[in-house]
Amino acid sequence: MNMMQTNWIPAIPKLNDEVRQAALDHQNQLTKPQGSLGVLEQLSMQLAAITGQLVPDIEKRAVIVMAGDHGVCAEGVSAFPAEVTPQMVMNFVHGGAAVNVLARQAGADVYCVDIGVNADLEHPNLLSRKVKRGTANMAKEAAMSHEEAEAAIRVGIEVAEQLIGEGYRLIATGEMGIGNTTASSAMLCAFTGLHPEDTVGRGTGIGDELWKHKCDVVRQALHVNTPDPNDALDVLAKVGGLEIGGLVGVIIGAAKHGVPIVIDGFISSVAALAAVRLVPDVHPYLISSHLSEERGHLAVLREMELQPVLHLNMRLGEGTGAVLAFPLLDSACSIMREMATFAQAGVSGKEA
Ligand SMILES: Cc1cc2ncn([C@H]3O[C@H](COP(=O)(O)O)[C@@H](O)[C@H]3O)c2cc1C
Ligand SMILES: O=C(O)c1cccnc1
Repeated sequence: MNMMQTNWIPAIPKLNDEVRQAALDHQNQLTKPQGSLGVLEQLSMQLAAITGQLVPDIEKRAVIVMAGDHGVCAEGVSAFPAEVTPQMVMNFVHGGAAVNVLARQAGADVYCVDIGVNADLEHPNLLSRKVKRGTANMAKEAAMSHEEAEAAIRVGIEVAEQLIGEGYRLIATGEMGIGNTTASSAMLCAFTGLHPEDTVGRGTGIGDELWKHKCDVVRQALHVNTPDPNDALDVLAKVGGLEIGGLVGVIIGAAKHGVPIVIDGFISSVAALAAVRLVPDVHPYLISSHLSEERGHLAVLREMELQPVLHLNMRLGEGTGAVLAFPLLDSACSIMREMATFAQAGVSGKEA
């Protein structure tokens, strides 16, 4: 086993159980049968426990889109060419991608981070934090060194801390990287022992033949690299991605400061699993936004015992599903803030 130096990983504060209980007590006084607002009630309690506020302030919110390229694209595992990664990064910074549209609607700011795109990109709206120009081809060698994987996580921690320093109180994870469903599937196999056939999906839309090939590529990457399932940094370095490492860091950085983290689809959820394996205390800060169509997403959520809030048959990534869950978090807070209690409204309580 690799001896991992983890002294750079921050401590994560425990959640506030008193405020969680106070939120439940308040919910139970509101003019509705107890528990009848279902997931909204659970979210209000989780947000209260994370923030320590009965009515959490989650007004200033951001989606962080980590972008990186994948050497494994040389194996022909995606329906789209690798050039789409830098092209989509420019689309994000110009505000034209799906996540930009949905984020505007949800009152969220989009921060795109070049953590590993295989192109020289510059734009005032782009956070340039490149660790390297894409990963190596994991079907032939380790995608990254341990140092590079650690550097990617550190970038994520720093970006989250920078945004929290600017007042952001709710963070969603997003990513862009052609080939990253292949890396995510390999990581999920490494962590869980699942077979590629159970974790590999259609990604950007590959057909049956390519799907079989993608399964074989994942199998080969695991065979060539033998990632240690008990060492999350080893898994990330050998069969992961720079943007996935960045998201691991975002999750750790947000949790460190008591900021709730809304997880997007398959790739983001695999990043969350890596974060949980690295730092188990981040788990209670995670909110799963939606169940992606991508095969393997249910498995990774089950592995973390997370329940997705939305089921919209989406399979895009970028943080699109995560920002769609923001209005529901607002609903959970509004219920806590505005709804009348039985006593206030003069409504009779439960009889039996
Ligand atoms: C135009 C376009 C926009 C996207 N936005 C997110 N993805 C998504 O697709 C990629 C993963 O799929 P695969 O592993 O099959 O390459 C990631 O970049 C993911 O964010 C996109 C993909 C495309 C083509
Ligand atoms: O669920 C996702 O995040 C996803 C699925 C397919 C392609 N890109 C992203």
